[in-house]
Amino acid sequence: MTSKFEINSLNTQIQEQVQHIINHKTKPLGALGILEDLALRICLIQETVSPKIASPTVVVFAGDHGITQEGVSPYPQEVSWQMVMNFIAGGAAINVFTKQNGWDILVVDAGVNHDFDPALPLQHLKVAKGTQNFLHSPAMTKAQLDEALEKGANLVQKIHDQGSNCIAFGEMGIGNTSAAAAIMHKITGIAMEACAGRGTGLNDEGLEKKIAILKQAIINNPAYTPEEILQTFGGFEIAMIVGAMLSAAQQKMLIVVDGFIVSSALLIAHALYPQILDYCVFAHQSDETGHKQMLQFLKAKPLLNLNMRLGEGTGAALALPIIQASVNFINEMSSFESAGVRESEDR
Ligand SMILES: O=C(O)c1ccc[n+]([C@@H]2O[C@H](COP(=O)([O-])O)[C@@H](O)[C@H]2O)c1
Ligand SMILES: Cc1cc2nc[nH]c2cc1C
Repeated sequence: MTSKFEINSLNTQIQEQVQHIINHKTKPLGALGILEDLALRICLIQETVSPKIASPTVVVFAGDHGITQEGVSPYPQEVSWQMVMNFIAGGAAINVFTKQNGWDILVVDAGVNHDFDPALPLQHLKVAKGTQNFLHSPAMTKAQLDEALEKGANLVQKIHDQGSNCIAFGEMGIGNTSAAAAIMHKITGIAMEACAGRGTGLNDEGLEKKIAILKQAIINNPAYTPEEILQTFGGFEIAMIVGAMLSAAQQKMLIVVDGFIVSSALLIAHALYPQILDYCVFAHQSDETGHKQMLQFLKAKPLLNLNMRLGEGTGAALALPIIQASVNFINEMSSFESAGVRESEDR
């Protein structure tokens, strides 16, 4: 399933032209810092000097995790479906942040351990009612992995076909910091102690236990390729995000990466298609232990660091206005010439 994507590195043909436009805006050279890098990249992705952020969409994938049976989260599993209901009712942080900016939000049941009423305004893409406990066996079957990847990819294709060129990924799933930590350890080789964190708020004793369980799970379940790692330790929401990211990059959409769990999906996508990074903007550095090193592994520079560790796509939603500003400045700012402002002589 993962071999079918066609992801191209950026075409740099218009790079000099775009850089020239940026350099001649009414500002000292380079004075818009990272906004300038963003603007250039969005121009190259869209192959235009007049880029647009069209119908930005935040997609929140939810799934449950069998590993919660081992007490790796301070919250009970039912919080996953209860928070999905909260997303639908508009009461979660991600609802507030998307509403503030007028962004669209889609909530996906990727594999929550609950029977949702089919009439609810959800993307009903459930693969199964939660994964298996990966302490004892792989989290999902190969068929389930392929189903999740395919469903994620198809959903993004649909969003793209409806006119969106910018997609932000979020997630919800009690226990998913354990899945993400296991993926991080397997892909990066970084010690489990540096990958596993407190998640929703484990105390010292809880964290120690989580690390011990994850280490044992790694011993119990050999997994080598990125697909095997995802199948063995992933969640349905994480696998769906992998498929969604691959499809988004194939469609040349801008991908806004949220926190620790969404970044773990990117670790898998990147291991399969390194060029996917050309399409990614890293919204923030989460406070979850491990995210900083995960970002360093990807050579990623996050836009924000607000000590957040919520997930849901909240970091991504907060970064979207910055991304929008980078597009606005290249489209709307005057040049020295058009504004009649004198330029420095030694440019
Ligand atoms: O996005 C992050 O960086 C992040 C960091 C810590 C926790 N979370 C959220 O907390 C939940 C997982 O935490 P836990 O402790 O149950 O593994 C899940 O719903 C995530 O959205 C999210
Ligand atoms: C209340 C709550 C809200 C969340 N949002 C994302 N992960 C979450 C975890 C909990 C526990």
